[in-house]
Amino acid sequence: MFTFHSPLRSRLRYFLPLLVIQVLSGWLSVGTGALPGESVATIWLPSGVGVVALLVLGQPGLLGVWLASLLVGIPVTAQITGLGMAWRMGLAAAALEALQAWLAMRAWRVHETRHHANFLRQPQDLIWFWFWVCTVPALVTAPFMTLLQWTCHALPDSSITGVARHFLMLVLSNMAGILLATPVYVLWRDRGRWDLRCNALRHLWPVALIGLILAGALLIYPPALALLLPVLLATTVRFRLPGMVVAMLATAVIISAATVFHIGPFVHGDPLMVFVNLQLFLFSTTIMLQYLALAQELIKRHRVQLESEVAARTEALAQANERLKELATTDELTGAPNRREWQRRCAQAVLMARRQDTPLSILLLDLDHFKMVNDTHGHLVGDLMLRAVANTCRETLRASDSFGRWGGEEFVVVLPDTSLADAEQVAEKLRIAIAATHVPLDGGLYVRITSSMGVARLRPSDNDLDDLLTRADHALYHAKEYGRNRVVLETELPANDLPAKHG
Ligand SMILES: Nc1nc2c(ncn2[C@@H]2O[C@H](COP(=O)(O)OP(=O)(O)OP(=O)(O)O)[C@@H](O)[C@H]2O)c(=O)[nH]1
Repeated sequence: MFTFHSPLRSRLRYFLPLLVIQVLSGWLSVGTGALPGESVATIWLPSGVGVVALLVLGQPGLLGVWLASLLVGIPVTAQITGLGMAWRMGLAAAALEALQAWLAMRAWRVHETRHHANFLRQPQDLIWFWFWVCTVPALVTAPFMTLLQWTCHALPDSSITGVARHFLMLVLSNMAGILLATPVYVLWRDRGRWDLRCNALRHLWPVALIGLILAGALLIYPPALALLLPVLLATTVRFRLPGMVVAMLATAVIISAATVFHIGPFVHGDPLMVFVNLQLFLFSTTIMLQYLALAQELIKRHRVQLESEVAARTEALAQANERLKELATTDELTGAPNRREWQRRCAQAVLMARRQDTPLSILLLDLDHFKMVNDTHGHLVGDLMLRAVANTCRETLRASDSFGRWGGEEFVVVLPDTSLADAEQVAEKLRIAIAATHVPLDGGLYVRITSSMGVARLRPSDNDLDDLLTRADHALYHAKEYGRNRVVLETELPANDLPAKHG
């Protein structure tokens, strides 16, 4: 979801905390200080915090950025130029800092508007971030800042090389601040996504390892700093973007403070080269880890999306299978089990009856003169009649009785645990219920139908279902012969009567 338009009122409650954080980050940058003989802090964190403030607060954040810059800048500049000059310079410098943050914020929002998506979620967003958000705003404002400091005699070296040096450092220092601190906004914006459980012990190993390696590299053996890379990598893999941003910010502040105090692997010769080497280390490490963190997020999102797609398709497939199964076992017109399904159920019931030695009967039902219904009122009314009869059968029979459509206007019922005498009663009840069933026609008329039934019981000598069905069919034939609308039991047939299929 694309989410940067939160209401102004709810965003404004962050105004004061952000102002305080910006002032504190300014004092931290001043405190960790500049290299000897230089006036530019190695990392100007307020430049990044300022962008975060504008991203969170929108335009009202400009006032906060300007105020925070004043509160940090005036006391520092006053030590070099005196309070009178510091005021004027501070006001202008604060305006330039606000402009820099605004340019970075605009670049961020332009990307979001163009792509209709939250910025800094995809690894490919990083190119725009490194160039338009980190580099261009620093490059645009640094010449004016340098000019301002030069006119106010606040530069340590006013020669051309001194001014160029100062300009280069200013750009790198501000870029580093934006590069390291601005992703904190992404942690805040996407706070619901990280799902990092706050278990202090789990978070202890990167803190301990980074602390140990930094202490070793800065105080005992500088090349040990190389060990920091795999630990930062592991922290990023394990703790994703939040782990990476926090670890890199802490590492950058500690290393640059140590370098300013002449400690660590970067302290060698020309301060400009020290500065550049330190920045190279911070930039290359941060850029690599940012790419890794966002690539991980992308892979995770794709996996979640893929999993939900697979789940949705599995569900659709299960539904389709269910439907297919239903189509394969159900008669479409009446919703009753079709012949194959009924035969399967009947075979099961026969098996149970044999195993438990209980009686079982079947009932073959045929509607009387159904052709006349079709011929007189049309096929549609015939269909309605078949449906109505099926409903009547369902309502009249027990749930344990299996009812099905044999085909055409013929239905079958298997009655488990039912003797022939009981089956006759069921058949009679059904015959009366069907005779009472009617389908309404236009003009207040309605059509009724009767039914004939043949009933047979399972015998030990029956080889298969067909034997049973043949006797029921034979009884049904006689029901038709005797005048229809009646029930005939297999025991009522003449002894020498051969089974014959009724037409
Ligand atoms: N509307 C409709 N008619 C069907 C369907 N299946 C079969 N029929 C019709 O059912 C009628 C069955 O006719 P016959 O076999 O002569 O049986 P009958 O008219 O009921 O006569 P008796 O069984 O001898 O009482 C035929 O007209 C078939 O076309 C169906 O699904 N819908």
